[in-house]
Amino acid sequence: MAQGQEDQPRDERNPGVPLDLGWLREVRANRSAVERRAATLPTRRTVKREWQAAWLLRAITCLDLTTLAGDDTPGTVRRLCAKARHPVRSELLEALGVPEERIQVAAVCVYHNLVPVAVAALRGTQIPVAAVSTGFPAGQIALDQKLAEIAASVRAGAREIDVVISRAHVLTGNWQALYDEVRAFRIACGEAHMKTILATHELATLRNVGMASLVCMMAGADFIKTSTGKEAVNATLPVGLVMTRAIREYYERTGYRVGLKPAGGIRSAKTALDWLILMKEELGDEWLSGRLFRIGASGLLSDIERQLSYFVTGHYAAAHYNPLV
Ligand SMILES: O=C[C@H](O)COP(=O)(O)O
Repeated sequence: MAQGQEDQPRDERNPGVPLDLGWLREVRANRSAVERRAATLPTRRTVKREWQAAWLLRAITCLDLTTLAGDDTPGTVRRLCAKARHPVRSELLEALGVPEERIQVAAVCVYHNLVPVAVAALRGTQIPVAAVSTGFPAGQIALDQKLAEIAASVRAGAREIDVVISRAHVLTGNWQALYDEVRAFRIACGEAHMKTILATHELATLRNVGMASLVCMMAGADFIKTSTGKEAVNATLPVGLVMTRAIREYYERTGYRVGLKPAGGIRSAKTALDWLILMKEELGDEWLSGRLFRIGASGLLSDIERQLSYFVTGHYAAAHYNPLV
């Protein structure tokens, strides 16, 4: 850890550090070793059966409840926000002895143009709206348009901005360009927290994932995020392992804690638990809250609720009890 930063307040944002190309050259990622280690994670008994309900509730509090579809309407977003306010049926929480106000999702994530609808629908709650900006999902628009989109999302009330990086900068090894781009995004975000989407499946190698993770953190990312949900392959544990190791190393060298957001294709409670185990094993308990861990998912909540219902009643609830998400 950098000298003098041992006392860094736990909630201080990562301000970024100068680009360090020497550090990038040290990055290694042995695919077969990474895959072996990732394969052992779900078999670990970190989440004991009797604690599963508590872990599932924890997953909800780390959830970026998302809708990012071409056919999203204001109505879809309003329904999602209503679910965000009450993610679990009251009788289940009551049976679990958990006060309703303790269980809220971490954020609602929508397309840039639907931010005002979500902001209005969440008024009176603490739930922030996250916008996907910068030409999501491909990011194939000019930099000034990306910056204008971020600024417009922030003006519309988004408190979190999920940006996509230019994959081309990674694939051509132009780390300075990637650093400059993400730095400019961070400045445009201002007070809004920035999650940098790497679209890892499009970065060709795990080493590139490791290097891109570091560059984004050096440029001031609050979170690094695996995927848009639109790539052919999205959040996987091997990629998550490489990213958590980069986060750990960044923390050890700079003293700043950066969060992880796996996103895309996370639909089952079991997969959500696998990610929580990864965070606990690789980064420790400090990373097990919405401040440093998010799951981006559009279809996960209904399975979590189903599993909670099973935990409470011993059988699965009929589908109409768990509508929408
Ligand atoms: O950021 C969130 C992802 O786009 C959600 O992907 P998903 O629809 O596969 O859950």
